[in-house]
Amino acid sequence: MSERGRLKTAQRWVVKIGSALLTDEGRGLAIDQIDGWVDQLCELRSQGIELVLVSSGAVAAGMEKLGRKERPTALNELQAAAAVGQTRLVQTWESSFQRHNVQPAQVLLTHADHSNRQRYLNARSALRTLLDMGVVPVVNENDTVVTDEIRFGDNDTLGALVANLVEADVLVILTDQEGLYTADPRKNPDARLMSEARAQDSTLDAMAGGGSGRLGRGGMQTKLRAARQAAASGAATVIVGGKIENVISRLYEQESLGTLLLPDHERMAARKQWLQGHMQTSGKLVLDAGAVDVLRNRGKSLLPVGVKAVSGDFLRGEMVTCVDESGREVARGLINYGSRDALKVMGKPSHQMVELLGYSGEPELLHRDNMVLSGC
Ligand SMILES: Nc1ncnc2c1ncn2[C@@H]1O[C@H](COP(=O)(O)OP(=O)(O)O)[C@@H](O)[C@H]1O
Ligand SMILES: N[C@@H](CCC(=O)OP(=O)(O)O)C(=O)O
Repeated sequence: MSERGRLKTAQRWVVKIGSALLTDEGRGLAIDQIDGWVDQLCELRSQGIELVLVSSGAVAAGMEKLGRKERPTALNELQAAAAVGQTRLVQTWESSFQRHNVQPAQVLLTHADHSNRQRYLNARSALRTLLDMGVVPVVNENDTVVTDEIRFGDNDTLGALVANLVEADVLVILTDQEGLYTADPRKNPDARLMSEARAQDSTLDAMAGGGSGRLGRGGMQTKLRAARQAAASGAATVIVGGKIENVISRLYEQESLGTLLLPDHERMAARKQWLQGHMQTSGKLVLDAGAVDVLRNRGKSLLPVGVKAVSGDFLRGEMVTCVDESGREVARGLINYGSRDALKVMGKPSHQMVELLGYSGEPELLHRDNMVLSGC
């Protein structure tokens, strides 16, 4: 299978659309184009692909509504424009998806939702539930509480963060150029389009410049960085021209459009590596022999019923060690419950959790996707 075959066999795509493209260089939201992308996205969905959309364009849509020709420079005004524009943006996606009877959802995230383990699990669980329900999450940065993205004009990083959260196979970054060129084509007419490279290839750094667009401004540097972050969780990235006719459907059909940036490791291996980078542990669970067996030999998640003791003071989302009754380490992972709740449910069947805790959370204490077996 050629490397482009990944796009066809993928289960989950994250598609990021930049401001320049969405707003047709500032002439309001490009409704016809949006409808065109949505038609193709819905076609992908009907092929069984799960989709998350990362949509910029709040500031640009807000500028239009507020009658501003130039992007504000003051941070508070950028935030205000984003707040005004976000409602318009999401209404536009909603009407467009509804032509296909597909339900979108607005999800506003920040970088802290990735680095804070508790928020990481919350965001992951909400996004996964939306995908299970067949909803298409439409993600943007929460520009009211963080200003990094509007300051640097970079939602590419957010695309990578979302690809990691939902364990996407593919991140597609639609932009105003046909892909990554050997130099900025706005400045160098001899620049050639790169078709494929390893995301970690350091020779790409010299090619990718900052943006010169009036609206989106991260340029290729932030796209390359995003591709590297996505690669760290095993996703391939395609940087491609959003105005190419039927671009999404043609990518799915493995046409060689844009620039494909490949990860060095496959998805599961990369995820385990990512988890291993978060090895500072805050607590310990002692497992009975049955739980040790299902974790080690059957690739299952850890249910509270198999836990004999809990020690340490930890919050939901923190890393804990699982040991057998003789103290040998079996696994490590991000726990779904804080220590107080873990103590209440240990040794109990999952169906009693609502009664014991007063709320209904995940049935497992540690999900297998968030766990690395020790010695493996
Ligand atoms: N090597 C390169 N190849 C293609 N485009 C480049 C390169 N280096 C810099 N750029 C610039 O990056 C811009 C796209 O990024 P940006 O303006 O942030 O768009 P978006 O809103 O889609 O994120 C292009 O218009 C181009 O001027
Ligand atoms: N979150 C903000 C700004 C993000 C931004 O400029 O990103 P991009 O155009 O993708 O480089 C918005 O929606 O306008």
